[in-house]
Amino acid sequence: MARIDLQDLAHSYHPSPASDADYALKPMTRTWDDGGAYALLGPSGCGKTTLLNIISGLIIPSRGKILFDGVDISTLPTEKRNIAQVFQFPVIYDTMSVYDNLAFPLRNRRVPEKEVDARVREIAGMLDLGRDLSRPATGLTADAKQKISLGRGLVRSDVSAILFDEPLTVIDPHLKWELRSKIKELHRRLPLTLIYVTHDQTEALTIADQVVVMYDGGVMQSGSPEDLFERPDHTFVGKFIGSPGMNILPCRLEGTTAYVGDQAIAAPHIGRPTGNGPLELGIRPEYVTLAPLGTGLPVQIKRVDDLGRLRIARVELAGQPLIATVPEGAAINGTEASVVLDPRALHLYEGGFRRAPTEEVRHG
Ligand SMILES: Nc1ncnc2c1ncn2[C@@H]1O[C@H](COP(=O)(O)OP(=O)(O)OP(=O)(O)O)[C@@H](O)[C@H]1O
Repeated sequence: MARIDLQDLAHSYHPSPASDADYALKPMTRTWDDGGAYALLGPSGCGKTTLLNIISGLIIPSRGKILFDGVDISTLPTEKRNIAQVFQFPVIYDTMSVYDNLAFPLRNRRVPEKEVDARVREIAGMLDLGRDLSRPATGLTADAKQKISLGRGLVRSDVSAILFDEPLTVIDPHLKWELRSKIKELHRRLPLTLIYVTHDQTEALTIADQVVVMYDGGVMQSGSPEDLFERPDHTFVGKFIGSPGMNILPCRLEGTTAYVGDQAIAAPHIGRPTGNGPLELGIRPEYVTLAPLGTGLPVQIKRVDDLGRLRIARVELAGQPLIATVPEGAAINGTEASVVLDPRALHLYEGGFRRAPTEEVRHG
């Protein structure tokens, strides 16, 4: 495993890029710690695969460097980078047994057979493949084959990093949760630097200690799942993370009172604006509670959705759409109601970027 440094790294597919817009990956500098689990998360086309391909050696970056443990590997071919990769689709040998498939990366490196056996059995045990070791890989389900691919990725303990490129795409939805928690558990038990590309926030938030949220070739925020939920740096992150995402309301500020239309909202912990862009108030639906008329800010109810674990109300506050949580057992009569906002969960955004309060308020 290795620490990975990206130094002023950028990539353009244009032969002679003229402006920022020509870069699929905008210049970035960051360090990923040895043994950390990182997810690259973002919508289609944001540059996740480009970044992963630079790390794996499929793409030589048009600018900047990539270092493994301080050594510049920017121009080294994939096979010299000492990495393991797990792709969207299973990469296994159908004619070999499950055991031989798992042993292959080790035998390829001439690891003594005794060590191969111990490691194969350890990894197979972790992935619940122990009873299938002597079976031929052919005829196994796509899920089982992808488990073997994961095992082949994880079997070497001497890799600098293991790269996952949307590995759960082919997995049945009901098995995804099982494999997600398996990968997390394996990372806890094995000292690996793990980089995981996905556009699925649940996968990213379950597997990674640090989630790198990307948009349009740039990193919008890199943080723990709690940071991204409680303190999104940008309205994009607020809306992208969470289901449903953060409420974002145009506002104006007078001291510690925010106004959405003509509605005054007490915001004692709110950040200070600098005068550089339009102001918006952000608050997660989890911190907006639907209440009887007359007990909070007046809203009109447009729709109530039952999400199974909770009910949410889509309402309008001073003409602005807002999503609120309906308390358990609350009866909804008519379309007039109130909402109560948790003042500690209000964030101020200026030109899309969060203005941190002087004293950060933490939940929980
Ligand atoms: N070989 C290529 N030649 C030219 N442009 C490319 C090439 N590969 C990707 N791009 C462009 O670079 C940008 C980033 O693409 P990339 O595949 O890295 O995004 P992504 O986040 O991985 O998307 P997806 O989730 O759809 O794979 C996109 O605008 C894409 O069209």
